[in-house]
Amino acid sequence: MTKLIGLTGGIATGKSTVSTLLRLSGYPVIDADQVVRQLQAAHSKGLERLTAVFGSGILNADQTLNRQALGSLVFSDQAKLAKLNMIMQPLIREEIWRQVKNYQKQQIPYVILDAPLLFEEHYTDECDLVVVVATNHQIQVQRLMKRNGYSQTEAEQRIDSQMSLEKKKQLADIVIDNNGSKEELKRQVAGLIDQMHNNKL
Ligand SMILES: CC(C)(COP(=O)(O)OP(=O)(O)OC[C@H]1O[C@@H](n2cnc3c(N)ncnc32)[C@H](O)[C@@H]1O)[C@@H](O)C(=O)NCCC(=O)NCCS
Ligand SMILES: Nc1ncnc2c1ncn2[C@@H]1O[C@H](COP(=O)(O)OP(=O)(O)OP(=O)(O)O)[C@@H](O)[C@H]1O
Repeated sequence: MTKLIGLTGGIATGKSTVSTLLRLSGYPVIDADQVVRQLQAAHSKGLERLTAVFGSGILNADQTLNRQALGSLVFSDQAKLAKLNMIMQPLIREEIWRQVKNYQKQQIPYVILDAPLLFEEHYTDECDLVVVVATNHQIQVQRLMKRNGYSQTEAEQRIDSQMSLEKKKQLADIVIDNNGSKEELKRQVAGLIDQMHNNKL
């Protein structure tokens, strides 16, 4: 039987860093942000639907999605974000379950589902275990500003558009504390991998 491990956290708390370490150890990862990018490729059904609702201002000259433009629209307006989710979530869900079923057929023991909206969109209902990668608010804001070049307001808006990390930590089976160095993060992930290797998760 395949165990589905949900991996989530807040924006920029370190989900991708953790999922990369798990992938490097041989565990398959379904990356929801990657799935989204495929579904929003030029001329895709997803991008067509987005353009119909948000207008051609969200497109680059080469007809690809201008992610920054769409991000600025939706993260400053809850109603627009809800519209984006309504368009994208059914497509994302379908593709994620297609991939999960594929792994189940191959009887892969553990599959990781790395999804920022794991709780908000109830992917947790299908997960056997949920891991939350967390930092404190100040570190989250700093890492997000540094990585994306956002202002403090832009960073705070994106953080506020998600369920609070405190709530996610309460709902988690395992919390990975990513307030320290990347080395400290690696050590915690190594512990998790050890348990998976020994079939103890
Ligand atoms: C708004 C978009 C174009 C911004 O693109 P951008 O390249 O700047 O960000 P990217 O996609 O890499 O996402 C970065 C992070 O933003 C946060 N985020 C993305 N979408 C959302 C959302 N709908 N609600 C809350 N936070 C979100 C997540 O923490 C994510 O890891 C893009 O994020 C998008 O289309 N989002 C909707 C798809 C979605 O719901 N994704 C979550 C899948 S579970
Ligand atoms: N322990 C750490 N120390 C310093 N920087 C870190 C640490 N962990 C992650 N980072 C950096 O913080 C940023 C966010 O990490 P990462 O991209 O893994 O987060 P994420 O949760 O996947 O983000 P998103 O929600 O945007 O997809 C990256 O620039 C990453 O290199």
